[in-house]
Amino acid sequence: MIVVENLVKTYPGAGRAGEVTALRGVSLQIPDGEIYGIVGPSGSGKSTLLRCLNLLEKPTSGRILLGEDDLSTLSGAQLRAARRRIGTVFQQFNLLHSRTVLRNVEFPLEVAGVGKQQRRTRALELLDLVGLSGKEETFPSQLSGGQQQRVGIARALAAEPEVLLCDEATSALDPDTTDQVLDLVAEVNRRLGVTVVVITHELGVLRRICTSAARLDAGRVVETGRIVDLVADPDSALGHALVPVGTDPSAGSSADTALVTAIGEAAHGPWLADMIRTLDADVAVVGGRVEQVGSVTVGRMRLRFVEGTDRAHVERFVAERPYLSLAWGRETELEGLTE
Ligand SMILES: Nc1ncnc2c1ncn2[C@@H]1O[C@H](COP(=O)(O)OP(=O)(O)OP(=O)(O)O)[C@@H](O)[C@H]1O
Repeated sequence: MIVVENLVKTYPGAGRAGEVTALRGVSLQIPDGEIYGIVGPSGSGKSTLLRCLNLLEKPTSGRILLGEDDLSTLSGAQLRAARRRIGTVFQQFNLLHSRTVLRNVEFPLEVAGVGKQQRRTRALELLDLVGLSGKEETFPSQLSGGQQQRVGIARALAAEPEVLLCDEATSALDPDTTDQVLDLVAEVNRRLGVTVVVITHELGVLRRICTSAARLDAGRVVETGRIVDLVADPDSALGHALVPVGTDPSAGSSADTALVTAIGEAAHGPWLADMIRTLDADVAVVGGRVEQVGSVTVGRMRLRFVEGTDRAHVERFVAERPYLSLAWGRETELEGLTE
């Protein structure tokens, strides 16, 4: 379990500029084995949080606990040892171009003083795991972006970390390669049991692999939860972003408009026909989307009811069905997230 407790990070201002407080009391709990997404608009503090988590930056105050150990107080040899418990995968891969693929993966083990035979064996195992057997003696410039990121993942795993941090790890890749690299991250999480923390602005990353997420805004956590709970929560802005239904093209009043979300198998069922029959309601469908979020199907529809519809009646229909939830009015739009 990673526990972040009331983390504050203030940077001294350059020149005449005042101090910048990038994190204003961030608290998170990331259970072992999760794939945890961190999102937020530009400047919200995502990179600062990541640099505190991988111990490149010392927090101004607050604590970061990995298991029993408080990482925020370490220095010297203890800090170097703690850094090996956390592997980082970077957006621009950050490979050493004068070294072969094999020697890139061996690099963190060399720094840690691991013997030649042992580090070679480990690097070969990892290259096999990431699907790059046969490329050991290749140089990074001879690889595609997706292959370079596979090397980045193997290198991050070399020292057998408990946590893998991915810093916009797929932002430089095309959509198909992104999906393949994400599937590899999910496989690593499953096979090695490593906890994954993903900083991203891509909704596709959250939908495809994340099990939980936190949304930062102006240095604070404004929303957090399991992805399946966020999409089922009619008040979750992140849930709305994950399954957006678009704006009403008729531009009619939003007053009698409801967003109804159906989760799981029921999303494919006849709930709308059932609603119309049961309520004897006149309903127009003005938006809709069905998405696969992780392993769960989520259907969301924006329905406009004729004026004078008994809202309590609609709310009761929804409340009687645990797979449905409802919010009146428009969906919330979030900055800083893209498809
Ligand atoms: N080394 C630094 N010195 C001074 N201020 C900094 C430093 N690093 C970040 N900041 C400031 O801290 C705030 C949070 O920045 P941070 O890079 O963590 O945000 P972010 O959410 O990662 O943004 P982006 O998505 O654009 O990368 C910003 O106001 C930024 O200008």
